[in-house]
Amino acid sequence: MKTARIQELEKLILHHKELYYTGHAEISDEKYDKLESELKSLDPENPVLQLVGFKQAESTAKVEHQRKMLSLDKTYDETDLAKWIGKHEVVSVFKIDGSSCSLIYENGHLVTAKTRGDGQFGENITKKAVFIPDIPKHVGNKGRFEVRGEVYCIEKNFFTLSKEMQDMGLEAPTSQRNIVAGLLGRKENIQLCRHLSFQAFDIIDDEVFSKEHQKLDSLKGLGFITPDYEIHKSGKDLKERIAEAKTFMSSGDYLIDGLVVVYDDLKLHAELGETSHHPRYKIAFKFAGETKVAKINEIEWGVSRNGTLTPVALIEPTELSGAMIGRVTLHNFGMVQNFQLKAGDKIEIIRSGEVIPKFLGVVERSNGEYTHPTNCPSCASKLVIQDIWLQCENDICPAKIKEEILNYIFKANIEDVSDKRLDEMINKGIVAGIPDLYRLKHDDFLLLDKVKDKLATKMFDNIQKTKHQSLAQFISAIGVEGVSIAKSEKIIAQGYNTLEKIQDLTVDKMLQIEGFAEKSSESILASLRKKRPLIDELLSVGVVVKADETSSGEGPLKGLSFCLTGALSQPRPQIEKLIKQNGGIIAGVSKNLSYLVTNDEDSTSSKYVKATSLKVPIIKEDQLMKMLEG
Ligand SMILES: NC(=O)c1ccc[n+]([C@@H]2O[C@H](COP(=O)([O-])OP(=O)(O)OC[C@H]3O[C@@H](n4cnc5c(N)ncnc54)[C@H](O)[C@@H]3O)[C@@H](O)[C@H]2O)c1
Ligand SMILES: [Zn+2]
Repeated sequence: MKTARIQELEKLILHHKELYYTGHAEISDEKYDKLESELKSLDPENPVLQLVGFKQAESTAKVEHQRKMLSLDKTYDETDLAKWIGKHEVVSVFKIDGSSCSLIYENGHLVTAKTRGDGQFGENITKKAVFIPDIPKHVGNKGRFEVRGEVYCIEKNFFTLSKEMQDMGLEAPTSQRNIVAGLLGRKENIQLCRHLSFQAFDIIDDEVFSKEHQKLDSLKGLGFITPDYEIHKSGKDLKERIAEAKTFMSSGDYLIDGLVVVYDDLKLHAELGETSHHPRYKIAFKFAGETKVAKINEIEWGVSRNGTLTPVALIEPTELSGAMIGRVTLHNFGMVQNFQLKAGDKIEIIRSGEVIPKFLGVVERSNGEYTHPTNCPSCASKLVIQDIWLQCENDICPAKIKEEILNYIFKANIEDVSDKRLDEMINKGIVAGIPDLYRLKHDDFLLLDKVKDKLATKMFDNIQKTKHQSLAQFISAIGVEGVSIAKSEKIIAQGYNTLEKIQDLTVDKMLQIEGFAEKSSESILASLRKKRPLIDELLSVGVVVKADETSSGEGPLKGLSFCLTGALSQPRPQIEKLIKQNGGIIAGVSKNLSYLVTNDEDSTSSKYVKATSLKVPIIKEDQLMKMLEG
């Protein structure tokens, strides 16, 4: 017999599902997930738990999915995730928090777009999909295939949309995450969908793939925007990736709610299969977050190293996930402006993992008047509004420069020079930029408070010690935007192992590196260009950036890229190593690839098919070996 609580939970879950999937969520995901876990503990087989998504009203046009669109199994626990991964090789991508969508292409044309709906029947949204710029309307000439991915809204577009909807007299969206389901469900003004974005994460077609990551490569080759991915050898390998996702979650320009982790070997997918609710070879690792309501006492504006003003709410001390919280990030100017945030407002805040708590939405407004700064709190120069950012454009803004130096000190591992010490050095006029650190003489340190001979020697030595740096460390220390150490190591491993080679990189070359997407490649290169004068000055004061020896970048294969497919005489990693040692790089199939290497002349592998259609030269292993001899 059903207890009253079970019935109540069923009702609550169905109610919140409907709100959520129509773009009107009222409670946080964590609260919602708690309802589901409670029901699971009381009645594990309850049919409500098996429901994927939400059934739309009978009136909407429904289209059937040829293969069911399922949900994902989830865990919030790192140990459970590591256990699930075990010794398998897995691929990880950020889990975008939007709405999933299926696209059907026939002979190169987009013919149908559908929402996930209840997993079996979705809603036809083809007309709306046509407006979404990232959804290709035509792709290379290929038979029938299906692409699955996520429709989402980047932060900047959320504000544009919000304003446009208000100007049109429509109800403004309540949050960046509700807007997607809201727009996809609209009957009128479907042109608003042009502000939405799309990333593809799965392809279903007749091509034979053997690895999950090959599907992402193939999608990228077809012109879709795909998530950056990383391959991990085991469950132990994910620490840095999780940290990266958490950073993105608090500062990235679109919403993610965790990582999606997939076994890379597609044979395993076939073996494990699916439940009626989720596949057994894919899991969502979500970052738990407790939410609370807190009152803003004051809004403080900091200046970041690229000159963007960062708003922080100083709140009445509030306990959240076991810690007392006094500061909450308000993300950016756009957020503050859109919600007209001010002292006295009560806001909902969330803390996910170790990430600094952040603003989610307004709960109650105070009567005060909304204002925002017009001049830089550090250098007083007039601020410029750029999209959703307030910028200090003064290149010699003290706050900006200080943040740059501080980042360098931290990343280059200079010990004994704290934030406070740096302030002193700046105030005494002995440091005005990163290169000045290396110009300091022993006696300069004696100008600092309580610094005697011994400490001065230590500080001097600590700084001088960092004159020799590895390439990956240097790139991160000078603050190139968008590259974690892991990412720069990946670039270096492809033979771009000196500062010169990294500076000569082009977007085309970067796109050949496994896991790099166009957008991030462009912004990394733009940032590198901007850093050129700083790099030159650092070299002139004696900084030496060590070339990475493991990948030579020199040899008979210099400047050539190779992709391997099918069975070869030695294990693939061994041949890849040979290629790299001889100056070549390993890349995915694209029109820029120099050679595809295979021994199988009638291969049906996706790499082979694609290389043929792009007219990439195909060579056999023995030809590669001849090239190695020079
Ligand atoms: N707040 C609420 O009121 C409320 C109500 C209902 C559901 N929810 C939330 O929704 C979740 C359940 O919804 P769900 O079934 O849509 O699950 P989900 O959103 O947690 O995970 C599945 C979805 O992840 C997305 N996704 C993003 N990247 C992906 C990738 N690389 N591969 C595969 N999928 C990817 C897809 O859209 C997929 O459908 C719950 O965790 C719950 O927190 C919240
Ligand atoms: Zn300034």
